[in-house]
Amino acid sequence: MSEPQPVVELRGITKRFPGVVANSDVNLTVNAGEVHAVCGENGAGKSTLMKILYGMQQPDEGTITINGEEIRLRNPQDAIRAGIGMVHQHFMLADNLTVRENVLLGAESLNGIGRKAKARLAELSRQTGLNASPDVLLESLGVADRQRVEIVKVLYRGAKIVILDEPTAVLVPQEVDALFDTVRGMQQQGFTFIFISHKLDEVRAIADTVTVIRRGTTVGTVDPKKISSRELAEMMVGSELPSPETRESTVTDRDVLRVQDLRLNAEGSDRAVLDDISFSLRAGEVLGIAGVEGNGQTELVETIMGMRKAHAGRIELVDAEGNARELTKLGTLARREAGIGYIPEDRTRHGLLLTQPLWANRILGYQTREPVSHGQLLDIAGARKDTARIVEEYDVRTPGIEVPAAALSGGNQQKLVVGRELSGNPVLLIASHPTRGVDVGAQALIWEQIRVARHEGLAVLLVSADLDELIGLSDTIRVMLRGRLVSEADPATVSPQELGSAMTGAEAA
Ligand SMILES: Nc1ncnc2c1ncn2[C@@H]1O[C@H](COP(=O)(O)OP(=O)(O)OP(=O)(O)O)[C@@H](O)[C@H]1O
Repeated sequence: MSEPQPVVELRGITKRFPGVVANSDVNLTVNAGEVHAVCGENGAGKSTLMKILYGMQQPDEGTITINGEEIRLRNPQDAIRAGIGMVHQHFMLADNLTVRENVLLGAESLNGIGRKAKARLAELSRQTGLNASPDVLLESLGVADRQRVEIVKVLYRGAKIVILDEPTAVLVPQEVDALFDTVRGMQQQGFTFIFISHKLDEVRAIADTVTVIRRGTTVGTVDPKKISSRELAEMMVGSELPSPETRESTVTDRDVLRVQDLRLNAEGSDRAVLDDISFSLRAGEVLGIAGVEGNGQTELVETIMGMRKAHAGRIELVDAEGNARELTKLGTLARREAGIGYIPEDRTRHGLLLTQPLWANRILGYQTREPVSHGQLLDIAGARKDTARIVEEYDVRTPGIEVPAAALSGGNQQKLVVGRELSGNPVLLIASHPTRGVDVGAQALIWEQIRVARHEGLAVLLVSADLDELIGLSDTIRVMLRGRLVSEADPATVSPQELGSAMTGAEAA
């Protein structure tokens, strides 16, 4: 075998933020043609390191060497010139433009917009397995194809080293396999990948090498095929993990939520994005909704939360005495006050005020309730105290409760939101991707908190793209396809692959 050729060498990278050292003397060597995973707990410093490598942030200390040459990356343009591309978790694409426009816009200087550009786009589409016509609008594509467009866009700009930031979070198992096939194929052609993921089984399936970061610094580089997922997780947290709890059903026969014949039309049209949705949810029950992104799950959750207005149907919350209260016409705050906790799918848009301190975020959505208000008055001391409790109980890694929410890593923001929503003693929890972006330790903690609350009678509507989570937590799973609940799966027996097929319509009723 030939000697490994380092294409990326990060040496002694240190990056400080007020009160936090995000990266401290981090070393990372990535060799040509490998898939190199970077793993670590929430807040370990992965995103910061990738932002430094992509020129979005500058290190306080340390050197960056690309293809043997030490360079300074002042901005992403510098990184792109050096052959580095980044596929972000939230796609940077325009829905109302075609595939071709998305790829070519801003890169006209490379191949123009004529025949040469088209040929290059066709070639890259082939290499990445993108089957869509270059003339279709992006909004008509599914998530997996959009991700391919994002990859094509990065390659079109000349990337040879591609950073994939949690690329599988939104994919079903079959799509993950297809993505990994693409990655392997491109590896053969000399591309190098840096892969950020919390899913350790996937890391072991695709990565040639994994570097583990703990509390801002590198703890080691290992061959993932030679250690178990559990050992890898233990390397990340620096101690042994608790064993997962066994499951037990706590479902009662008391309805908490009833949804009848719910219909929602697309804005400004008669086309239904939700149609004929009926279900009930009982105290102590977790009802999981499976579906490929874009099949109406977001709309269902937002309609139940009063953020969208149903065109037909009825939503009722039932109290412990069996009295039903209609929610259909109420606003979001009133629904929350009626006892609904809400973990939104996009924590930065609907869950947090990023510029505000953590304690002010504790008040968000709870401004009329104890312990953060008394009658008409906010209780700032109460909010501070309860925020400190959440930080402690949910292991939110932060220098303090005065820092703005924006200063927390993504996973730690998520823990704060989950902690807040479970603190209001809800009777119903609407949880959209509750552990998206959190590490395995924090995921186990959040699952445990949900299980404990369910044991005490909480009803949970769980929407998740993480099929292990859906199967592990739910008592019942309904599959959503094109705005309808089409089939049911038994979490005790269904496999992630079977569920994935039902979600894509391959086996739907
Ligand atoms: N802009 C910022 N201002 C202040 N602190 C920051 C900023 N960005 C990151 N940090 C802090 O740096 C540390 C590392 O965060 P980073 O986002 O790199 O972690 P991560 O490993 O990517 O975590 P996650 O898995 O949760 O996304 C965290 O303590 C975070 O709070």
